[in-house]
This record gives sequence, structure tokens and C-alpha cells, in this order.
Amino acid sequence: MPIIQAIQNCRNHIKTISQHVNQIQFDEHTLCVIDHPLCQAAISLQGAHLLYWQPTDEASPVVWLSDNALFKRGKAIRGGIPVCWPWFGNTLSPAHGFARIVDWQLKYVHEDDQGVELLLSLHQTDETLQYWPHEFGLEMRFQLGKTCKVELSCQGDFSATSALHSYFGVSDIHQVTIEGLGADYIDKLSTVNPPKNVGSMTFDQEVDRIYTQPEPISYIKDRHRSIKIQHFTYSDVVVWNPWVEKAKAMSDLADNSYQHFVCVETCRIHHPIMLTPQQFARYGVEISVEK
Ligand SMILES: O=P(O)(O)OC[C@H]1O[C@H](O)[C@H](O)[C@@H](O)[C@@H]1O
Repeated sequence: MPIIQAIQNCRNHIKTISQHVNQIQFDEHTLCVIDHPLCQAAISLQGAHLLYWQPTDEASPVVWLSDNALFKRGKAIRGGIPVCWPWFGNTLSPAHGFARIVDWQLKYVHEDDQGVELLLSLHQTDETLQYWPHEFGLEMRFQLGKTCKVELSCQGDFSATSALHSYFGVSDIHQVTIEGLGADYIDKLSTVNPPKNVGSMTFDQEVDRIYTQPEPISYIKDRHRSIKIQHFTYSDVVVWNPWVEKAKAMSDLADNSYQHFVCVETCRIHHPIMLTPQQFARYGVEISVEK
């Protein structure tokens, strides 16, 4: 059974949070499952991780989840929108920071006929202080309805890099074009200076790029839909697809699944989040579908 169906059919019910939100236990994770007239979605409390989002009038998820995703404590989930914080990348351990592998707290749920809003928070604990010696407060706000808005707020005295590492569902990666990325990028797969990216981007091999001058809106142009990705207070946009060999090497990705997603990530890499004690900062993304 596809994993999203398994989540929706899971009878391991913990509690009813509101009319459109139920909490369930799915393997080792506690999930909030959202079933609203305008959309279906789920969020894991580990990582404040949006697992998928599908507006009701869409035939397939816009925010995509791997069918082989692992729901084990302390392991990153493949798909959805992982929160990479307080560092992006794998030069430090754990890769992409610890925010995606620790439990957050659900603070607030509100719903009306426009959708569901959920707020989750994370503060330093003995565990996080072992990874990173700073006190901090984080909040993730989700507004899920006809559009999907995700915003990370940070408070503390530190400098951090971060990404909302969104996975988007596509019909066939070979048919997809991405627009709005700008011309300048760092190619993480090559040490040679890359050529300028002229016009739009298409895919015929592995891609791992940090676009450093992106426009505020990226578009994923697919056969039957265009996904509009509006970035707020961001500095960079990362585009990633592992292609054939890397997908085969990842146990949480089915061999052919690289064809059905692309990551377009809203990032703070070259302008890190820099805070002094009385300050707070936020950045985010709003996703919608155009026909
Ligand atoms: O496997 P993960 O730790 O989730 O990282 C998946 C990918 O994330 C980003 O897109 C990075 O730019 C890639 O280099 C990395 O492979």
C-alpha cells in the first residue's frame, strides 16, 4: 500500500485534536493527520516535518513523500519538507542539522473553512546542547488549505544556516522545467566554475546546485500543472535530484522514484540567520498550484 494511504488508514489513533486534525502513531513517529475539505496533509512531530500536502482538487500530492520513507526515531524522513537547521549540508554531523531528527511540541491548532493552521516549537534540550552549544527558540507555522504556507521563526544569540528542503511531486522529471532560479549557482557536484544557467532548467542527470541570486518565485512547470513556490526572506534556492545511481544507493528511495520528485529548497545559506538576544528572524515559503 502506498505510504500516504497507509498513514490515512492507520487506526493507531492517539487523539482527536480538532474536527479536521487527528493524532496517530505511525511506526515510531507521532503524526498530525489533516483531512480538511480543501486539502490533505500530515506533519510528524519529529522535525516539525510536513510529510505531504495535496489540495483536494489535485490528483497527486504537491509536496511529495517517498514510499520507502523511514519512520524511525532520530532518522531523517525522505520527502515532505525537512527543516535543515542550524546548518545546511553534511560538513557537520548530523547532516543538515538536528532540527529534523528531534521531537517538537505542538502548541496550537486553529481551523476554519480556509484551512488548518498549526504551530510547533522547539527549544534547547540536553540532547540539542550536545549537538550545538546554544540556547534557542524555534517555531514552525503551517497554514494548510488551498495553498501551503510554511514559516520558520528563530530566536536566540547565534548564527545559523538553514533550509526548508521541499520535495515536490512531478509526473516525470524528464518533462519538467524550473523557472525563476536566476543565472548564478554553485554546482555541488563539480569543482569547475559552472556555466551560467541561461533561461530555464531541465533535467537529464543528477543535479545538486545552490542558486545564489534566485528570483522570489520559482515555478516547476509540469505537464498538467505548474507549482508556484514563493520564497520569503530567503537568500538561496537549492535544486536537487539524485538521479539513477544515487537513488538506487538510498534505501529510503525506490529505484525509480527520482523520476517523480524534485527538491526546490528555500534556503538561508549565503546570508545565514544572525541573531543577538533580543532579535528574532523568520523566513518561509508559500506553495500553490496553477493550471
Ligand atoms: O540525504 P539528505 O541528508 O536528506 O540530503 C539530501 C540532499 O540535500 C540537499 O539537497 C543537498 O544539497 C544534497 O547534497 C543532499 O544530498
